[in-house]
Amino acid sequence: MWRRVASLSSSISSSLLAQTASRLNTWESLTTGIAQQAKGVIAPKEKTPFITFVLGGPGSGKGTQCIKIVETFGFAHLSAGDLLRREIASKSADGDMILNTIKEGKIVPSQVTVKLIQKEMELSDNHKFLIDGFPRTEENRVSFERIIGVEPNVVLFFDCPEEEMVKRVLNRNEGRVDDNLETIKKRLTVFQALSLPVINYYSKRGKLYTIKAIGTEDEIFEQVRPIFAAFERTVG
Ligand SMILES: Nc1ncnc2c1ncn2[C@@H]1O[C@H](COP(=O)(O)OP(=O)(O)OP(=O)(O)O)[C@@H](O)[C@H]1O
Ligand SMILES: O=c1ccn([C@@H]2O[C@H](COP(=O)(O)O)[C@@H](O)[C@H]2O)c(=O)[nH]1
Ligand SMILES: [Mg+2]
Repeated sequence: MWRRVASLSSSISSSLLAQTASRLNTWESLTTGIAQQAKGVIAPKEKTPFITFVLGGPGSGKGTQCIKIVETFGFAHLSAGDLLRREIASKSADGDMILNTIKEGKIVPSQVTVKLIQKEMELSDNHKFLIDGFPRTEENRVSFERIIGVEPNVVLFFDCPEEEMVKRVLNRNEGRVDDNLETIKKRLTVFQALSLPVINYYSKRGKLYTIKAIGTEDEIFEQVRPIFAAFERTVG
């Protein structure tokens, strides 16, 4: 759990401090950790967040596999696309801009998306996060690292042939405004031009796990399972 703790006197015992911090239903941002120490704020002992970025083209099966990862390994699933669609549905100030961007298959400004992700992370009791469909651009990636202040532990890339992705998206039937051939073509172009560089970046950082995203959902999950199984003992 991430909680921001209020400034408290160092004379308070650590157990009272932990109780008090626990009652304060606010979060501790990783980004402010060093600043808090400098201001004399004492953070409670919390689990270190474990962050997985889940990347891949439109219809590559990210959301489908995230459900299985959640069921098997107990992660919190934060789909950037779902968070943006929720903003549209709630008629937030950015709703119209987000809707138009999604219809065009373009990328919503980083600041908007990162803030939504940050809020969900703050509200979560979990310390293991699957961030699905983000970062989609190098600018997204840099913005996340700057605002949240951490890098992912693992980056999954669902590598799927374009023909299969198009077929899946056109059969999805969830009423999404971007599930039509015209927008899918644009999304594929954006994926090639803007998202692949992010994938290459994490490959160079040794964090990338590429999954061959063809076959049945269960077959694909059998490639995913050992990745998280290997981390399970250290992550909890
Ligand atoms: N292995 C698979 N074989 C066939 N269909 C699949 C497979 N995995 C997922 N699907 C189906 O393909 C569609 C797209 O999957 P999903 O929504 O998980 O993709 P996604 O990567 O999250 O896409 P998007 O980026 O557009 O959100 C869904 O209808 C899903 O049920
Ligand atoms: O980080 C993000 C994630 C998504 N978008 C926009 O939303 C759609 C749909 O996203 P899915 O992950 O496929 O549900 C995507 O095409 C983008 O237009 C975004 O801008 N930034
Ligand atoms: Mg999805």
